[in-house]
Amino acid sequence: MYFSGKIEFGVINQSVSAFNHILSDFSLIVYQFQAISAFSAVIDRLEPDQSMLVSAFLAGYGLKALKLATGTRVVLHGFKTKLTEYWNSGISSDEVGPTCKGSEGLTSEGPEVGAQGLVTDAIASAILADARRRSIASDAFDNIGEFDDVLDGTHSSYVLEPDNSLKISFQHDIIKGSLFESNGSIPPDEDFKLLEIQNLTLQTPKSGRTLILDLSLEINNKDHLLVMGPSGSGKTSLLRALAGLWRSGSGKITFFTRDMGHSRSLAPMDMSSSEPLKEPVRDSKIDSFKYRRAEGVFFLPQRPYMVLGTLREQLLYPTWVEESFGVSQDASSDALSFSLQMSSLQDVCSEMKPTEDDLIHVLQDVHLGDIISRFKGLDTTYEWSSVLSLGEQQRLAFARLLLSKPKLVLLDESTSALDDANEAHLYRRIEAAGITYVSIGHRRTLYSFHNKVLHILKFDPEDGSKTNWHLEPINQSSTYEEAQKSS
Ligand SMILES: Nc1ncnc2c1ncn2[C@@H]1O[C@H](COP(=O)(O)OP(=O)(O)OP(=O)(O)O)[C@@H](O)[C@H]1O
Repeated sequence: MYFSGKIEFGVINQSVSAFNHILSDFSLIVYQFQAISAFSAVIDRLEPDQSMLVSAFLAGYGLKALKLATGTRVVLHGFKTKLTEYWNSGISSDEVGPTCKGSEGLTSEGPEVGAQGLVTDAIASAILADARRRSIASDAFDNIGEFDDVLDGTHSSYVLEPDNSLKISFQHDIIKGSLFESNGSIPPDEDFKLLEIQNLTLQTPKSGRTLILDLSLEINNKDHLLVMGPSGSGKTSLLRALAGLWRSGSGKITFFTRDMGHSRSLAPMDMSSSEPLKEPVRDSKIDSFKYRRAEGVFFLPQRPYMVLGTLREQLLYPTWVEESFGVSQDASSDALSFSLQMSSLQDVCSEMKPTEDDLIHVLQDVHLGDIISRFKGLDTTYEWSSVLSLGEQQRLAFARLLLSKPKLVLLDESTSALDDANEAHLYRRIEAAGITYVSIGHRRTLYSFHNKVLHILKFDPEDGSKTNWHLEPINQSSTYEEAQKSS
């Protein structure tokens, strides 16, 4: 046509570029089709409480496809399912902040969730910043009625029943000078209480079906608890309740946090002078970070959230997220009072930001040293959830843990994609880092890394029992033999 003079050369170029656009837009749907169909049924589990994730996801994911077919059922469905995938995989107390809407910023939801969300405000902001970096406008979603229903909680099937009596509270102890030992050091990690669950009953939000009945237990420092039970018995729901993300039920959950007198939120693990330190002390090895997030409770899901960004940003997430993502203070201006107390933490955290050596060291520590060369250093951006295997993503999540060193971490099948040797290695590393963990898992090999096991049975209303769980200590010598036999 060009040679016959019917069209100009520029038109050919324009057509090529237009077709490429269309191809890439449709490819997104094609590539995500499996995920879209696999998760479609789960969308009903979304609750208004989870709307922050929904909106963060909306703001952050795949606007191309949305623009292409706004309002059509197929794309809506796809996005809903993808959202659910995101929810199932990315939900975590270190990732979920208080409820926020679209890209309007954060809104508070109540002190209890806020307390839990102390790490999370930054994360919520980061997700939104991440979304903004993808140049997504919230008004692009105006036509999506069904999503709006979910986000607003106005659709009857998404209305959360009134808040009942499941309470989460934080008790903050300040360790005064008198508790410092005579040589000036802080008493080593003794058996202080980290978490107390009192008479916790969990029910499903809509049907009110009982999952866990009248659970009471305490978790002390280094009291590693394994949660086991049949599929659907309520293990994940329990961890979500601990993370402040499951409100349906009754009882009381108390987190105990400690302040060693230096900073509100970072407790020095080892001090050699008689005075509380003015400056954080650390050396370049990850093992010897002298401070930790004393108040942070991390939730590591089976499929960790991979931020859009560089490998460096992956590693710094969520603890040093404010700096690495350039989130403005405004983004969290409406944050909860508890989290406002975090400003000192942010300050100290920025002083303690891991160096390049630390990042390389921690990657080697989780047996991921090779990804630095594979992905051309720490500063190249990739779609990490696609280019890393699930096992690699899980190791990366443990690298984040080893950098942040929270006092308590909730692990929801977080090593499910790893071989036994890597799993054992990672558990040993977080144990050595002084992190107390509560894990959900099915493999008996996990017994070796825990002191207690909580068995949850499927609740049977006909049974007439007062509880559907039992807690027992793990005898390490006998479990080793059992594990050997079963492997
Ligand atoms: N948001 C929700 N609304 C209603 N029911 C839910 C919701 N979330 C979970 N459930 C139901 O609660 C029950 C317990 O779910 P949960 O995910 O806690 O089980 P689980 O013990 O972790 O299972 P698995 O080992 O298969 O992961 C399941 O029957 C599930 O369908």
